[in-house]
Amino acid sequence: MVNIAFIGFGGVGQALAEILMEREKSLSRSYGLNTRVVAVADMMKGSIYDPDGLDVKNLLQAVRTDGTVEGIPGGPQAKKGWSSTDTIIHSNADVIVEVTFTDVNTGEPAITHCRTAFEHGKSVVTTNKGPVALAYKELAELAEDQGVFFGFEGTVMSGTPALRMPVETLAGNEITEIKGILNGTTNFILTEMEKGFSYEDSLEKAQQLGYAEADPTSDVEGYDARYKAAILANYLMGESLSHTEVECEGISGVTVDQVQDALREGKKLRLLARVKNEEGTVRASVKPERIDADDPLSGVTGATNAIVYECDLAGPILLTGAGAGLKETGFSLLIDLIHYQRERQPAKL
Ligand SMILES: NC(=O)C1=CN([C@@H]2O[C@H](COP(=O)(O)OP(=O)(O)OC[C@H]3O[C@@H](n4cnc5c(N)ncnc54)[C@H](OP(=O)(O)O)[C@@H]3O)[C@@H](O)[C@H]2O)C=CC1
Ligand SMILES: N[C@@H](CC=O)C(=O)O
Repeated sequence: MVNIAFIGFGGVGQALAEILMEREKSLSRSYGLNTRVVAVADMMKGSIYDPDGLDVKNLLQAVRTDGTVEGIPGGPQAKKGWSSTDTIIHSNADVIVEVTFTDVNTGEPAITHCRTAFEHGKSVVTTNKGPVALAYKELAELAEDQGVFFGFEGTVMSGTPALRMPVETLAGNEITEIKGILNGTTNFILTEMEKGFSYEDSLEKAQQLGYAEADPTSDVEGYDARYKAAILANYLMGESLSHTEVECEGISGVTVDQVQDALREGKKLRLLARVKNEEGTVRASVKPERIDADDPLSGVTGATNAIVYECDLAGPILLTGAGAGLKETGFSLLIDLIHYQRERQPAKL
């Protein structure tokens, strides 16, 4: 049994909880993954811990109808009101699901949540970009020293395997350049503006659909894509690149006229991230660019993302799929949990 604690219980956390509940039997049968949610600790939605497990259906219903999880009944050992740190340290969770908001300046409190979990022998799966963009090396080394698992597939392109796919199936290649559309919100906004909708209305729609960050400035100013560019450089190219070294321009100054001018010229305006390894020096940028109609990235619309890996042996490899979305990002946490389980119980050859 894998005991799970949620730190943060917003859209993505609830989506994972729902998946674990709905697929309980098939996850057990197919992957030997049996999970029990023992804790939720959220800033405004309260916290509850029960070492014997919480009823996920009750949890979801409570948070959606009352806005808090603290009203649900717990067993004789249940505790309410614990802080995130108390939950990480004192609960009997094996895996901490860190799904608090991404802070683009400090990466906190998520970096501290991950560090505390590792120091207490607990694994972490997260979709929070802060810890991976700002503290990947330190956290990955700590997790390894402690013999625990650190999963972060959803930090780039949500449920689309932008990190695990190249590491596992493109191994042996040198990846010399990566270019892509890495932010769902801005791609959604630009696509809506192509249809004539205003920037403001399109941003509001992206927020309603759960694509945008808690503070959408991160999306529209390019900071979110910049974090993802840093993660790609550090994780896939093995070169240390700070997010502050990524040249960054967002789409907040883009007008409907500019988007439609590009269309009239047979081009598309897209927020492109580029990461290039030039003999060990990695350079990266995020900025709106006009791309030609025959570019494989030009057909990428809505919250869909796409990424091209330039490989020295395999040539260019294009991967496309959801870049944001609650179910999709919930899935990214599920695949991390399945890998956690596989590492605990390697398949017999
Ligand atoms: N949505 C998406 O498509 C994607 C999201 N991500 C990342 O996943 C993470 C979660 O996203 P999402 O669920 O959409 O965001 P939400 O804003 O819906 O949820 C974040 C939750 O974290 C809670 N929270 C904030 N700080 C703390 C804290 N210190 N301790 C405990 N809880 C805290 C918030 O509390 P409250 O609101 O109650 O104050 C909120 O419930 C983010 O880091 C985001 O960048 C990554 C890929 C895609
Ligand atoms: N806000 C982000 C969510 C995923 O990282 C996006 O729009 O891509």
